[in-house]
Amino acid sequence: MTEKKPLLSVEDALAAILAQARGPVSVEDVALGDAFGRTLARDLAARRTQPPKPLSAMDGYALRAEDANAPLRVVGESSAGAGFAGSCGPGEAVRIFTGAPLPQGADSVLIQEEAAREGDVVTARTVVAAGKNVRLAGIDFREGETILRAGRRLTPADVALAASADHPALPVARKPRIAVLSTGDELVAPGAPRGPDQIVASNAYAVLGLIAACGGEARDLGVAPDRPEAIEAAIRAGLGLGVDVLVTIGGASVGDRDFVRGALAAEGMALDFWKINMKPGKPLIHGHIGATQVLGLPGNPVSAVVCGELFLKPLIRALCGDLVGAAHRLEPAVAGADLRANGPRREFLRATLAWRDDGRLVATPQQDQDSSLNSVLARSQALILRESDAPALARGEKVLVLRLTE
Ligand SMILES: Nc1nc2c(c(=O)[nH]1)N[C@H]1C(S)=C(S)[C@@H](COP(=O)(O)OP(=O)(O)OC[C@H]3O[C@@H](n4cnc5c(N)ncnc54)[C@H](O)[C@@H]3O)O[C@H]1N2
Ligand code: MOO
Repeated sequence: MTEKKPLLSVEDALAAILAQARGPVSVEDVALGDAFGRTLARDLAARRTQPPKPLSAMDGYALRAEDANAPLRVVGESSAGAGFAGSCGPGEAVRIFTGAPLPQGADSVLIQEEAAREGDVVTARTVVAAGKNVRLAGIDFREGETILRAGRRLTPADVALAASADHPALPVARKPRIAVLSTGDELVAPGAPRGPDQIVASNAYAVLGLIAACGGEARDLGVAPDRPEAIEAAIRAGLGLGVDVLVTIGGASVGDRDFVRGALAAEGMALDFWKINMKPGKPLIHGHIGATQVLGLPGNPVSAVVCGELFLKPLIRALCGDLVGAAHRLEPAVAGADLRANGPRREFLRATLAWRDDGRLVATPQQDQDSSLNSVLARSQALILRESDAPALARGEKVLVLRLTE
């Protein structure tokens, strides 16, 4: 009797996919307005110091702290964008506003709520400590300082930081190009006429959305029928686009009409692996054809999405040079219901998320975990990880979850 080879683990499958990722892809400059969500390709140094000089943090009076115990003569005004040209000498104060340059000679700002003003004279109603309400030059960053590292997926705050450091455009990884090919005689586009045994092709929309959300540029190759020549022709069309990744959907399993693996082989794919220890998503295919990495997703709608989340998303991140984002981010939560003991395949249960009053995250598995159910998937926000052969677990016990891309 031949011994059955154990299926590849999720970790090993991800490692194999990332090891082959031919990234980071090339670099392009984008204007700041287009930079959110892109991945920075080079370390970014500040081109200026912020603040460039000491500024007031409040509306009030700039003064010398040591003089603030006696009435002061107001000798001028400093506002944001138009500082006071003179200086603030002993016994003097300068009217000042938030963001305005601190005048020469002054070292502190008295807020106006604590000041009594009469004509040209202002008196402090409180003790003013030296340096009070002053933002010193360079407290945010200094010219030449590295403010953002290569490989960082830019948040809205990152883009604002780059702007304040005087970068009108940023070097980012070009969006990885990804072609998506659906397969199956039964599939018809939404809204198109259908035969009695046909269904509507839906998986590509989830995959296209995931690609866009993860920073890729997707090309929908449509649906190829279950004929080897037709699938091979569609694969060639995808490769002809010069894509970084070719994603196929369906036809990955063992049925007589599952032609995708054969068609990929006929087009020269070097197979890396087929089948992994995971539910849903066991028949995942991975390999490459020349410089194009190939990911063959299973056809069941939930299996395609779960494999997309677990493998395509990290691949896109890695191609962008974002190795932090390429890792699976598991979070602790508590189970919202009892969980049965798991079988030998690692399982990812579709679940809803809620926050308890004590701040704990509660992940409640959906009743029906069939991998064909788009409706259940759409109502889920996360996957609960169940290890191979994990024992049963009671409601309230700790679980690990992976959030689904929104
Ligand atoms: N005897 C066995 N049968 C199956 C096995 C197995 O190990 N032995 N594996 C099962 C598993 S696990 C999965 S997952 C599926 C995956 O099979 P395929 O990748 O070959 O997928 P298809 O047969 O093409 O389709 C499965 C199912 O999904 C529907 N589908 C496919 N593409 C789309 C699409 N773009 N939009 C909407 N729905 C789609 C298709 O109509 C089928 O109902 O195989 C099991 N079988
Ligand atoms: O693993 Mo399949 O992906 O059970 O549905």
